[in-house]
Amino acid sequence: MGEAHDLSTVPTDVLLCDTFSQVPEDGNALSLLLTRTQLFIQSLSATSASSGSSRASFHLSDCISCRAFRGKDSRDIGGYFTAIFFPLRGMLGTAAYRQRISRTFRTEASRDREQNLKLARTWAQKICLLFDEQGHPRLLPSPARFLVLLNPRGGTGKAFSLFETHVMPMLTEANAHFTLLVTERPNQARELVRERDLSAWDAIVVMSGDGLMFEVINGLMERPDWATTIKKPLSILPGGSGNALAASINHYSGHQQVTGTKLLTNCAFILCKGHPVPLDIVSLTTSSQQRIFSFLSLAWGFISDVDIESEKYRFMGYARFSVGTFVRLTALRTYRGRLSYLPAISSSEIRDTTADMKSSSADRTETRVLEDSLVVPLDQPVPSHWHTVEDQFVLVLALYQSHLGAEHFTAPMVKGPGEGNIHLFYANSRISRTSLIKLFIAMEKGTHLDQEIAHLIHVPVVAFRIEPSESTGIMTVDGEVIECSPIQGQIHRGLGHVLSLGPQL
Ligand SMILES: Nc1ncnc2c1ncn2[C@@H]1O[C@H](COP(=O)(O)OP(=O)(O)OP(=O)(O)O)[C@@H](O)[C@H]1O
Repeated sequence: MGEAHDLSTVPTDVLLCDTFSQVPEDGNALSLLLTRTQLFIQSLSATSASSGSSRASFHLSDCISCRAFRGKDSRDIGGYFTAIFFPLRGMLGTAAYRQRISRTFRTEASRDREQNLKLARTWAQKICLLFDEQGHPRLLPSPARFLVLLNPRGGTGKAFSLFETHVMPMLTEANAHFTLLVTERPNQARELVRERDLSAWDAIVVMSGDGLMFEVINGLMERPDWATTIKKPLSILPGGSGNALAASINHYSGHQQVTGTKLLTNCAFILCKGHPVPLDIVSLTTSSQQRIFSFLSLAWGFISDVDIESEKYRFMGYARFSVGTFVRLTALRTYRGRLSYLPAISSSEIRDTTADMKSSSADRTETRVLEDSLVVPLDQPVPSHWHTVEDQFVLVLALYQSHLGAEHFTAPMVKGPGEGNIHLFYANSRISRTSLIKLFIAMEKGTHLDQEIAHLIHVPVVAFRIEPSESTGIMTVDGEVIECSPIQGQIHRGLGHVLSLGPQL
């Protein structure tokens, strides 16, 4: 059965109570009890009544589907309903993750086939109504229509088969409609979301790594109607190797840190049950006046070196980052440059992006641009109230989500995708290899900031500028390589939306 429960704790707010049997038929009569939040199942057989396994309960917030139907055999007068749950389960000592449990119940309360079907329908409809009411309002139409963009080359190249085995059945059971588009080349997704009418879909789902999400966000921001289209909810299904956004959303949704198909199942559940929450976007400007929109990170030095240099170990999946970290540690590089930032000291600086949009939309045309009101042009010195550090750096990382990768819990202080902070981490050349090893080991569980790691600085900021002295290093935005040259950016709090089970942070 499901979770054992003590019937003495069954609440008084019972909405439905009837006798069913469980299918496949085991001959035992069951008492089903429905409250606003749970389905309780109690065996009525004398033999099992004394055992704990004769009782179970399921939370309706874990339910993705409930349907009533007749028996296949026309002589069968029973009425049936099937409820599908994805409760969090895990072996003792291991992280819990969403696992599918399907329960089918049959009633023969009446001698009339139609009456039995009617009773089964009453249960199924009530359960559907109640599971929609659990937690935050879903806010997406029902049935929801998703545009799924899938990169078959992401990660170890298994995204398509994983979609077929782990996602498609769940979407079908949850009665979600989807259009699947398998990308054939880089930038196809970017062009598609930039040029197509997206009104036929309620959310855009990316099944890949962070690179395809980067394409989607930048494609949306290139549209003349970007100000409205960027609000279309996005959703991520991990099909890459880093999967930082997927791991972050999994974390904000109250799930434990898991990887692989466990993370995928959790994220598919979030897609079926989540609600749109604000997503911060950092607007970056390069010295060649290129505008880049980022949802995750900007890295220069150690982290971007590992990310890009470990591409050749892609076949290893996530292990590529551990191998890359080890290789780079043996030949540590340093990078001279200037780092400037505006600390997030007052809430007035954690800006709501609507202010930036209003100021730039006086004429209300659809071609307005998003203004970066916290920064001055790159060829001018930063404002005097900014902080500046000139040094020989080992790493510089600006991160706006909790995870830098599925097993890199780099910014544990981030509780939601729209908090309005950029977490700036940097270390200069005085950091030792031992400290770096300690840092990367502790980062897996997010305990690195509790330890004294000398020469590692963390500061929450709302805007920053990086000016490398040489152009030889590797710089990445959301894991994608960009030209290593002066760049600056500022946060736009809650500019986008992403599906999550967490609060509106
Ligand atoms: N069909 C395709 N063939 C080759 N490259 C593609 C295709 N579709 C998309 N791409 C490109 O693949 C790149 C990598 O994809 P993505 O980042 O999503 O996966 P990943 O690198 O495995 O994951 P992560 O970024 O989480 O490490 C993206 O920049 C995207 O433009």
